[in-house]
Amino acid sequence: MFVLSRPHGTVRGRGVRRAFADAAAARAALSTGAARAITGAIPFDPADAAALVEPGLLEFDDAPLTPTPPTPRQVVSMTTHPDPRTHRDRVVAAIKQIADGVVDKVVLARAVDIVVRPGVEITELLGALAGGNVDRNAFAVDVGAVTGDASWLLGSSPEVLLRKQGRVVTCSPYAGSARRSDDPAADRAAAEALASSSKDLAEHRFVVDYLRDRLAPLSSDLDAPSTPEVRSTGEIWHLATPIRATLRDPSVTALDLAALLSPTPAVCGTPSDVAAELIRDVEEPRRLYGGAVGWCDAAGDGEWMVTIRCLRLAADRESLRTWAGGGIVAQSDPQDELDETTAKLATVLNALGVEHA
Ligand SMILES: C=C(O[C@H]1C=CC=C(C(=O)O)[C@@H]1O)C(=O)O
Repeated sequence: MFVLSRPHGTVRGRGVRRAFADAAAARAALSTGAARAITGAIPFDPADAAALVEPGLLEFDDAPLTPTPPTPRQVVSMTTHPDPRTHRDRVVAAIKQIADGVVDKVVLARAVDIVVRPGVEITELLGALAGGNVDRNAFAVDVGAVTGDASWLLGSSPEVLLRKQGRVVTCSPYAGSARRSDDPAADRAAAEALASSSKDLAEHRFVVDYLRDRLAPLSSDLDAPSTPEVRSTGEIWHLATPIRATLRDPSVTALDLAALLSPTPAVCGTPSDVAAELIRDVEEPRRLYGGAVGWCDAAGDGEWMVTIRCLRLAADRESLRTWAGGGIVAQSDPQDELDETTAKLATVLNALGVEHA
């Protein structure tokens, strides 16, 4: 099964006609008409395995998922990779590499392995993920349909990599973050400070410039405002820029575009190849985290989210891994960057119904 809930509706893929661990094979099947639709996830590193399927049926519902309250759960164990101090050290090293001119921006992430009880039921967690944000965003991908390991990828990403309808492509890159507050005045002040933070505006600009550079050669027109908006999830304020382009060639599919654009500097960095290598050198393989989750129909239309604020749930339904990353730029502060990852982890922890600081 595949589910993507968005404010404008929910897409469900039911059944599996064919599974693809190779995104290029899925793209080819779609463009030759051998596959009528593709749903699933592409990895952060294009060399890793995708979790894509041709579903038996693709269903559209014009409402987002109905939110459900999280089920209270106990944490049996929790370990972070790397530990917080090592993450901070990696940020220090990245800031030095930026100062030395090796890279302009790199997104460093940490993973958290958690065992929870009671175990997770997919539909229930999806409802809790949808309930945690204003847009009702949530996704679930049956990764086991491709890998055979009965694992799932679930999450609530705020970030639209792309949506394609006919020739029109829209993107909504997110980069630049501030933790929200329960106090309305402090919450508003945090949003205002983010909107004028030169560090966050610089961090955001790398993503917009990258998307513009990749989309421009394919587009007859492209609009990307020079000033980002401030958007919120349940836990965080983000800088976001609505981008709109018109494709010259209507045969380019949403999956083609996902492969072209992912991973953006919201999850990788600038220049992309240098940042990807730095990430590969220090982090455990991200696999599907930092890639893209979405669907594409026979007409080439579809929608792909950046795979963040997500978890990979193991077959036992009690063991899971979640991740949080942050963009490191010249003005980054190591402790702030560590705290930002902690704030981002709250999206998944809240939906799981576990107590956390
Ligand atoms: C890499 C993540 O967030 C990205 C998206 C929005 C804001 C980000 C930031 O401010 O660093 C990140 O670029 C993550 O949540 O794991």
